[in-house]
Amino acid sequence: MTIAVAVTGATGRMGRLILELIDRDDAFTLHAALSSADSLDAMLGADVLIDVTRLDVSERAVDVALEGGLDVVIGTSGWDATRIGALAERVPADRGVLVVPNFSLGSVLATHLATTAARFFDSVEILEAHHERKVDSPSGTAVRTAERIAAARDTPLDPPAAEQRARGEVVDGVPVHSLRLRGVVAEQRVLFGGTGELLEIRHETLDQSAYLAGIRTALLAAPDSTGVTVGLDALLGLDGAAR
Ligand SMILES: NC(=O)C1=CN([C@@H]2O[C@H](COP(=O)(O)OP(=O)(O)OC[C@H]3O[C@@H](n4cnc5c(N)ncnc54)[C@H](OP(=O)(O)O)[C@@H]3O)[C@@H](O)[C@H]2O)C=CC1
Ligand SMILES: O=C(O)C1=N[C@H](C(=O)O)C[C@H](O)C1
Repeated sequence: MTIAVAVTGATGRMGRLILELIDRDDAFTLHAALSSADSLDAMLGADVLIDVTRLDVSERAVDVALEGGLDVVIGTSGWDATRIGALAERVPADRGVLVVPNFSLGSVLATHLATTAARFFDSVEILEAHHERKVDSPSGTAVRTAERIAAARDTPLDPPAAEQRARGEVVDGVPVHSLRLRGVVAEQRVLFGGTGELLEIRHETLDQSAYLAGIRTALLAAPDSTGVTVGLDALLGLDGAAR
């Protein structure tokens, strides 16, 4: 039994990568490859929608998919905790949505390690850098990392004082600094300041091929999933995945 996949954002960088994966992997067949020129209804009849577009399109595509009885993998960034909470309310009981801020194994592990370190340091900032064509900032990975750091702590982090005007965007008390530079693919540094020491957890994506294994894992898991699952942590057997 193959999984019939619809791809929204199929003409983009991630979409093309996903089409290549589907083309060469016997586990999947392509049901529809959608760009901005297509009706979202073209996804209907697929088993799974994988969405790699931009947030406003993603929200509409997910609604069409759930109303049409598809399971969903969301790769698009911008699905923060508030949006995910609202999404959880409208997922039918027999359907599943995997929200994957980052498909790369190294990034999943880096965020997991940052979550482990979070309760030991009261000073933490995130620096993320991406290619100059990325439309959003801060990155979805950085937002999710900040949210998980905050959730892992017993006490809230102190946000920067109002007169500090260049401290990035503060997400759940964590300042997030974004760079958009030609030549970069994706990089994230989580910096923890302690007494007489600094801890840095750094991950760099060198090539989009880093996303392939995670995309495959998510597509295979989607038909058996129910409710909303955030990140690949649980699928990789990482402890504390629910936080
Ligand atoms: N989870 C992860 O590991 C990763 C997530 N991402 C995220 O995936 C998303 C896509 O990234 P990327 O592929 O680099 O982006 P691109 O800009 O290369 O592609 C965007 C895609 O969205 C489509 N699109 C844009 N507007 C619309 C619309 N109004 N209706 C339907 N489709 C539309 C485009 O179609 P058209 O060509 O017709 O304009 C295109 O196919 C981003 O949110 C990015 O942050 C990226 C890398 C990894
Ligand atoms: O747009 C990108 O390129 C990426 N987007 C995702 C994000 O916003 O975190 C994942 C990865 O960092 C690449």
